[in-house]
Amino acid sequence: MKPPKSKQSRKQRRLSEVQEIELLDAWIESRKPDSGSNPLSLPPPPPPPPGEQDAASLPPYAGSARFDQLPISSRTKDGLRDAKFVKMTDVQRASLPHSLCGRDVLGAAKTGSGKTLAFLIPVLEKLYRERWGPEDGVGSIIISPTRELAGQLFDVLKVVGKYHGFSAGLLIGGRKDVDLEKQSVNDLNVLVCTPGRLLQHMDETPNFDCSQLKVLVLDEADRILDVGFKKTLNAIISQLPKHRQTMLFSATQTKSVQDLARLSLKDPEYISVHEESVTATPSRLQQTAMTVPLEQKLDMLWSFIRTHLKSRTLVFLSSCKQVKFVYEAFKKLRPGIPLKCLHGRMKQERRMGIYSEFCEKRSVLFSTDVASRGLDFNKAVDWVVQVDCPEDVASYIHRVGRTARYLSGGRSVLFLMPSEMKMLEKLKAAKIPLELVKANDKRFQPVSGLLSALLVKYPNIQYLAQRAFITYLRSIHIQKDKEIFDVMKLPVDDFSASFGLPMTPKIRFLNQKNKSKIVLEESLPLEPENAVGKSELKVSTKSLMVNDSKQDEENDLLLTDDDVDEAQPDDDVDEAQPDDDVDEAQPKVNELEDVIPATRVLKKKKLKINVNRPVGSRVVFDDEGNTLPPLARIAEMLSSDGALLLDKGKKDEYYKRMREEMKQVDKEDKLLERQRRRERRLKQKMKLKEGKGKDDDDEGESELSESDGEAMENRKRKKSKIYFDSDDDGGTQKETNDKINQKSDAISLAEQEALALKLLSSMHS
Ligand SMILES: Nc1ncnc2c1ncn2[C@@H]1O[C@H](COP(=O)(O)OP(=O)(O)OP(=O)(O)O)[C@@H](O)[C@H]1O
Repeated sequence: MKPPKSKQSRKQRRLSEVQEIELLDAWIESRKPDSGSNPLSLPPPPPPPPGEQDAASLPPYAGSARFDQLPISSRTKDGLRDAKFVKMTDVQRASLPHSLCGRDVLGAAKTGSGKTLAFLIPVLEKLYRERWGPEDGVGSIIISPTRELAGQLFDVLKVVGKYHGFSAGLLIGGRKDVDLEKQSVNDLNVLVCTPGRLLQHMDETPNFDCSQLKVLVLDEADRILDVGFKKTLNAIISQLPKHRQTMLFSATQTKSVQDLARLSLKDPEYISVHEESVTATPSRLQQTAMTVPLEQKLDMLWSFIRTHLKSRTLVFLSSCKQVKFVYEAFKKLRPGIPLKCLHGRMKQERRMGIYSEFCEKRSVLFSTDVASRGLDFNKAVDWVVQVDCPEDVASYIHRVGRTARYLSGGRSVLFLMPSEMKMLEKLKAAKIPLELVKANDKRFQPVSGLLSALLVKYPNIQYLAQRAFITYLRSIHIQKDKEIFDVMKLPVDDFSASFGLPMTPKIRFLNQKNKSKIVLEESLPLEPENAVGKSELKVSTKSLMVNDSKQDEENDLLLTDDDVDEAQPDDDVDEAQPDDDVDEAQPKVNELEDVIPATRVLKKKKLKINVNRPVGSRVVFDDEGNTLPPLARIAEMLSSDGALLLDKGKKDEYYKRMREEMKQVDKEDKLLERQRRRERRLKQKMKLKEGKGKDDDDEGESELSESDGEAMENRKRKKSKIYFDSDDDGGTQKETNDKINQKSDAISLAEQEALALKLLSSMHS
């Protein structure tokens, strides 16, 4: 968006601009398509007459197939040409004739079909024809649900708008330069932003003014209108002028009248170019699904990665913690291809860095749904693997839409647990052509054994595994569609074992009063059989693979030999997998309160938080005083040629022994505690008694000045002397006897006997 260089050329350009704008205005106005018409069904317009042109001689623009046939400025045309955008895609052909004449648009088209240009071109053209300048302030706002997508939109805007003189800004969260942004935001003409950051400016930036706004765009509109952004969006909309053009685009569009009313759309054009299409997803996308039991998901994923070392693969998991664990664990196991991860908890710079690295290099990217919408990844994703089931059909469409973009092809695979098979029906009902395929047993490479050993060696990764385990269950629990997602049907123990965890973290529904709000607490139970609801949650997982699908060698994920290469670690693996992310794996002290404590500090904290929590978590220390996972010792015992191995039989035996030992220690602890309590009671009684004696008789000072222990000892001695009252004792004894005799004046013999009996019986109770 560079302005022309010299003053002379600027003036000339301004003059020709004025003429161009007049012509464009007249052309747009005189050749408007009918409201509600579908430009795609119109024949292509004839070429414009050569030479001097006036609006009356120009052809209708609805039905145009190329950008240069549209009533758009030469600046935009130049930008498009430079970027090699010549022919329009269907959604561009259908929507641009309407949006260029200022109509509100509600556009739905498949993923990767070119919606971005369908709204960026009208944004640029509107401001251009309004002769918008820096002093006019904010003229257009484009809102995107994620930072990466906003960044990508901004990049496309820079490309196609490079010959315009507008100033544009990217306003997204996670950037530290918010104060700098505040100083310049009022000078920007086009804002590309995430909802949160925009509202922050509306709230905090002095004199932030968008009262002159001309165009508002919501990309991934259904997501932005979703409950998650509801309050923010309402607050934003309330500060925008009602008189504006509004455009909403998504691959899965909202049909809610309520949502549209919030945006005060005026007679919007509904553009749904693929409504009549046989499929809701790109036709070049080959989609498959596989039945994968929960406890085999990681094995299957590992097998997939190992057999697709030459592919660029995007893997979707349900939570940041899942992503962190799988990424860290697989990275240590070195599958032979660079691994990356992307999730919302990462620092923004890192997120952007990962996004561009993945665009550049062949690798596997583990991600949450933060990468599911809009991202273009240079059209180079070969595979989309959905390890965890998407929450609904829309989410599925957006995830698989990261591949097979524009004219390129792509493949996807969805892992479905037996309990999630209903999702397959839903997807098929939504015109998604999915083929259920079977994994090739020969290519199956279980990874849980390796993970067990890895977790023994790296406590950080064990910690991540515990967190991932719990978070996954929580994510299933909070899903709305209970027909598909039922946490009670999950084989939790097997799932935990598949992560390589030595024991199933405990899952407890703590908040009994308010059952609708469930809090999960985790800890490594002392006795696995104590795990709450273990038997309830367990389901048979014997039938691992469906057999009813026709096996197509072409589509068999783990079978295609051309995808399979030698599983040797890449030279660039290390370079592409910097260890700087490992820090993220380090449990932070304040994050640990609901995980099994590995340190004494935490143990103390545990007692403080929940006294009813099972006690006795075993902490093993190495020679340097570092905590080790309980299995470390047997793993070391079994180590041969440096590798840590865990034998299942030994492991079970070890746990059995540990349980017995702990039971024994528990017994001894209880006995000790009982004795301690008894002594305390005794002491209190004696003190009481002594106090009474002192009141009655000022003597006995020596006894009162003794320490508690000594006093008790003396009391015992005195008791026996009361009964035996021997003259044969030595001087000291005599002295004591004298004292007792004096005391006995104050306490009768019967009283003394009663007291002694009481003390004795309390000692033996
Ligand atoms: N007219 C065009 N000619 C050539 N390539 C195009 C054209 N329009 C868009 N593209 C390319 O197609 C790809 C997908 O476009 P875009 O990102 O706009 O898709 P989308 O419909 O917004 O997808 P999603 O629904 O996933 O957000 C991009 O790489 C873009 O450069």
